[in-house]
Amino acid sequence: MTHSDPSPPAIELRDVTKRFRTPAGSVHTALRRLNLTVAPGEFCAVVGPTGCGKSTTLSLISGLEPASRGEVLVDGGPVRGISEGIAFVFQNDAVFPWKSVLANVAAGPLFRGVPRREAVEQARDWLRRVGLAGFEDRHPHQLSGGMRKRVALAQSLINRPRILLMDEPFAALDVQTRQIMSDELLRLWELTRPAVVFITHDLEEAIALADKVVVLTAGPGTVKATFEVGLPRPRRAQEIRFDAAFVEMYQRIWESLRDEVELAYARTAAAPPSTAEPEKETL
Ligand SMILES: Nc1ncnc2c1ncn2[C@@H]1O[C@H](COP(=O)(O)OP(=O)(O)OP(=O)(O)O)[C@@H](O)[C@H]1O
Repeated sequence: MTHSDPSPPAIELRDVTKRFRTPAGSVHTALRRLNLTVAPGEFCAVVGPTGCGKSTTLSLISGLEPASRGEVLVDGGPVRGISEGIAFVFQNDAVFPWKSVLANVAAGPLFRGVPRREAVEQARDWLRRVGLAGFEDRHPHQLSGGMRKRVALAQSLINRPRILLMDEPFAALDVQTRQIMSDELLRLWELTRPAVVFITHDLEEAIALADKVVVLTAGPGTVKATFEVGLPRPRRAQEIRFDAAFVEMYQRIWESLRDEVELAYARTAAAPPSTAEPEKETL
């Protein structure tokens, strides 16, 4: 690559369709002709009604699931199977319950072959960064939900991922802890600046965190609109919600999202899923 070449997007989905076979034997289209680009270091939030294919989008980026049609690229190369340099944080904590907090955070570097002493040193550093110095010897069940999230963040970020995929990571937390974790996430993200795809049902959370907010349609999901947030950084997620520009942005995005939420609701309140398609569509 020459110097004049712009660096490729961290993530690119080109005209991606994803179909699943349902237990009843029909074919369900979860995503249809979805296009999404996330630049290196960009924070992208994805919102959309329930069942519109948000988690499926993350599965495609991570390589857990192949696309039925279209292309999924990471760092300019096609995704074939699980890619390196991608970390996940889910709603449910993916911590090892039988390991101490320190051992949980050191697990990634150890797995990658970092010598034990160095891995433990790095883990201590990351626990300090997430505000858990002094809790190294605890086990996950001895922590609060917010503290477990901090462990999960340290566990992901210690591997310095180029891409961080987050699927409603704070949904199970109470409102106050959730807001504190938003600020924590922004502070930690600034340290290593991975490209982030952050899925949430909470539009306020999406705007407070992201550089851009992508609205998906009711299933089959495709991009309905993309909004550049443009609020200055560093941000205090807890305070920015009162900003006039924030409120205006919220109204604009909600305008776009509301119809999709209502459509998805009407479908589930009615009857059989309208996106289950007959066999003629191949997977
Ligand atoms: N492995 C699978 N097999 C069959 N259908 C699937 C599979 N995974 C997802 N689906 C279907 O694809 C659609 C999209 O699912 P997905 O979990 O991506 O939606 P979502 O937007 O993340 O939903 P939510 O907001 O409720 O978490 C849903 O209708 C779901 O039932």
